[in-house]
Amino acid sequence: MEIQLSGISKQFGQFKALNNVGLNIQSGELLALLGPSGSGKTTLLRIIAGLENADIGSVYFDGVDMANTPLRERQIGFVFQHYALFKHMTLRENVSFGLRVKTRAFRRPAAAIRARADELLKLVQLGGLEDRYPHQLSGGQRQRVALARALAIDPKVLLLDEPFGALDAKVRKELRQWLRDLHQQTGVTTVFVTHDQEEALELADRVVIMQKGEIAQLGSVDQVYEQPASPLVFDFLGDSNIIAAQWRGDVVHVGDSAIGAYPSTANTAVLDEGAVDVYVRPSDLRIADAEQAGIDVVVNSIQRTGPIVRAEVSFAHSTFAQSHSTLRVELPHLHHDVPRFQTGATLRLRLMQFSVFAPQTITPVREQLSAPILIGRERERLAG
Ligand SMILES: Nc1ncnc2c1ncn2[C@@H]1O[C@H](COP(=O)(O)OP(=O)(O)OP(=O)(O)O)[C@@H](O)[C@H]1O
Repeated sequence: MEIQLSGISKQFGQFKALNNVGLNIQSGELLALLGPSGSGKTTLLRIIAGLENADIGSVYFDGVDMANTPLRERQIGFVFQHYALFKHMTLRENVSFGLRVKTRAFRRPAAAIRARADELLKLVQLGGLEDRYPHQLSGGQRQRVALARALAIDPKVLLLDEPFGALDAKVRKELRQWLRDLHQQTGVTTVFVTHDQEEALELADRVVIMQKGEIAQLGSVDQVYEQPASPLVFDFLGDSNIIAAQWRGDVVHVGDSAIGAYPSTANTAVLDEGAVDVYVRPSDLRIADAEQAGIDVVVNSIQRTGPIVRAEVSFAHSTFAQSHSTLRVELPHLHHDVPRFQTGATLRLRLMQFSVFAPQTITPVREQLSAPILIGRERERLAG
């Protein structure tokens, strides 16, 4: 089932929850709606479901306008954060509920319903537990029952709202992989809401990043991570260091150091040479080789937490005004750079990968959202 959203706007009183959202969801796709709290993800999901009406705009399923199609005819399976299983029903009864309450003309024989419920419980790896009650399950198992129940009606679309939100980190991780496998088996068009960027990046074919009721960026997982369209998207997808820099003659400079080549052919229409902000993730900073250019820093502190070593460093030369005086660096604990991160040591860091944006103080956030100004990134093509 292909879903098309066209010009969707929704207002609650004076508050604009969604503003002119357009989106095509391909048949069989696993799409994540990602964004901070209050950005409109749930409202959009509820509009797709028909639980909420848009003030303006249309929802099409396979080209058919859903405006006059009642909820029960849309064949949608839902799973919400809090697994609302029926406490007094066994797992088999829970999963078969949607099939048992159909009107007689559409209802399958009891034996077929039972067989379907058992088949779905096997699919969600709960075979053998058909006669248990929800209170006899772990949180992760209950959420899998909720998914089996959503799948029982043979949905054309599966909508998941923070399906693993209430579970602990380890179980969430297991369920992600499991949901990915399940999706591959069923091929049902699936839209899921999350504010967990790791979950979205790991699970989805494509990601929609919502910001203040609008789509800040839509793309494949690699695209949004490698080429964030705005500082907001960059920030939302992980930790960031921001470094005030200058872009001149195809190269980005921090103070007197050239930190990366940047071709002037890329997107020059939206960014003039001059002051820029460089965004670099702590995990993309490494020690430069002797002949490489980079940023000279002094190590302030080091922290070891499990498999990651985190260091805080400050600029060795204060020749260039920095809005953020320290940088965070992250290394896998076995990385060969780790022994050189000693408190007080002076090091030269190279930026393995970075994004460049116009300085935020000059470009209002609103403009950045409507007119992305990413000018590019360089991996390994460092000047010097
Ligand atoms: N029924 C409602 N009445 C009034 N305001 C609402 C209603 N539903 C949502 N809102 C507001 O609309 C905005 C978007 O809400 P929505 O639930 O879609 O956000 P979200 O991105 O899903 O957030 P979260 O991650 O916190 O669930 C919020 O500011 C919310 O307070």
